[in-house]
Amino acid sequence: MLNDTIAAISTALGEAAISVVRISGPQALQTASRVARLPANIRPRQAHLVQILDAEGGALDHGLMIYFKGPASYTGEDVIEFHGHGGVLVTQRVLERWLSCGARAAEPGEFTQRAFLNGKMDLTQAEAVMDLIHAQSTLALRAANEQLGGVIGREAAAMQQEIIPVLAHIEAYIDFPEEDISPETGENLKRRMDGVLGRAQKLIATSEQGRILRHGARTVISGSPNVGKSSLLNVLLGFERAIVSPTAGTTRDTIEEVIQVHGIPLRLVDTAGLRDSDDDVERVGIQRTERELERADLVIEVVDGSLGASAARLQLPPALVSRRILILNKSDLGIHADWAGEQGAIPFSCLTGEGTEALRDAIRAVIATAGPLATDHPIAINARHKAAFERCAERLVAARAALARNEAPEFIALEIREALQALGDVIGQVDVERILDVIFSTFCIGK
Ligand SMILES: Nc1nc2c(c(=O)[nH]1)N(C=O)[C@@H](CNc1ccc(C(=O)N[C@@H](CCC(=O)O)C(=O)O)cc1)CN2
Ligand SMILES: Nc1nc2c(ncn2[C@@H]2O[C@H](COP(=O)(O)OP(=O)(O)OP(=O)(O)O)[C@@H](O)[C@H]2O)c(=O)[nH]1
Ligand SMILES: [Mg+2]
Repeated sequence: MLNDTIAAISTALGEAAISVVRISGPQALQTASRVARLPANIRPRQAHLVQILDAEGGALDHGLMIYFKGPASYTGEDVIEFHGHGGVLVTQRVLERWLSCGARAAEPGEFTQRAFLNGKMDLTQAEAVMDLIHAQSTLALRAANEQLGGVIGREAAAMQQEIIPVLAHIEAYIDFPEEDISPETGENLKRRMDGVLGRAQKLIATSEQGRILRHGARTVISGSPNVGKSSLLNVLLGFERAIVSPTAGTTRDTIEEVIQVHGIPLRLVDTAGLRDSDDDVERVGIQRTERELERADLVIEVVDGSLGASAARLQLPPALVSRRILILNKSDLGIHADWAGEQGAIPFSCLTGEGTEALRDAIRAVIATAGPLATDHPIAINARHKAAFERCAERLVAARAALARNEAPEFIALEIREALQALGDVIGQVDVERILDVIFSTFCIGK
């Protein structure tokens, strides 16, 4: 599979100053010599100005070609980049030329997949490449860069190094069945396992922040009609995204936009105001609001603060109450005395901007309850890592219990191997022994 040479346009298609077509594989250089007239002494990692020629020898594009000699390249294979003029047609024609001269069209992610398969990066780093590209806030970007630098992979590998001696120790007893594991040794092994267990739990605790950084905290703006929800969305966005009007029931469908607050990505959702309505369309909108509330990370409840507190308030499920921020909007009209006792409520005005900073700080405070976001080495694992670290933790707990019950060392060793494999899954390490076991278990003895 790695014997073929792949090619793809690496930049977004559209009119741009420059576009990049990238080629990777053993025939990259040979293909390049068919596509362009190369200088005799093409030097790795140096830009050469060349002309890309069509099948008849006519000019297609004129640009810079860079040769990365494997293994010193992104994929670890021979790579050629052609930096041409960034037009849609010219770029597509250049790619077609590479494809007709020996390369095949790359699958999505295939360059990075090759980098992984060739040992240029572990699986967490490959994932970080996409996180980096998708990052929509400074904290998400920082976490992606940390992961690209290998923090998560190194932690998983370090945890493996802690467990391997435990496994070796237990396995030694398998060879000497007449010996029991001494209580002293047992305590020692348990302590080591507890250390790794603690590290796994610490990582697992970052997964909620990881989800928020990767996908944004779902922040639902909700309240009665006409209180200023859409106005608030517009204020936070900095432009007039949603229609605002003095007519109650203006917003029907939910409106979603991503913003960042103190570096945290928020997926802001403006909703239809909640009330009993005879209007079919409005009723569907209200159902959507209720659905959004069910899956919210954060609820910004807006009330008209210039009116008395008898006005309708949200009936939030208890789990969401600690994730609610109450906005007393229209403070420019004066705040009604009824709201005086409302703890933590933020007087706000979409007209004057009063309360904007207080709201931003409150948002950060609520999100921070999910875990620390702003440490020096922000680790924020993804759902796949979380599942693997949880499996590792489960197996360690089982191994520890088996040790305490004085079970057979074979059994304890099995659990520890599973824990090791779970850590290997994080970094994409394939346990050769395990694969061989599976393959050869179907053979018969003596074969
Ligand atoms: N033009 C261009 N820009 C790019 C990329 C690319 O492929 N081409 N990248 C692609 O996503 C990213 C950069 N990532 C890269 C990672 C490693 C190597 C590389 O050549 N590594 C060699 C040599 C290392 C060195 O000289 O220090 C190696 O690892 O052996 C290149 C790009 C972003 N910018
Ligand atoms: N004085 C004052 N008026 C405001 C403020 N915020 C919003 N309004 C006005 O209140 C009215 C309703 O604003 P919207 O933002 O459309 O309210 P909404 O909650 O989205 O309403 P629905 O979509 O109908 O549920 C508009 O006339 C706004 O101009 C504010 O801070 N002060
Ligand atoms: Mg609205």
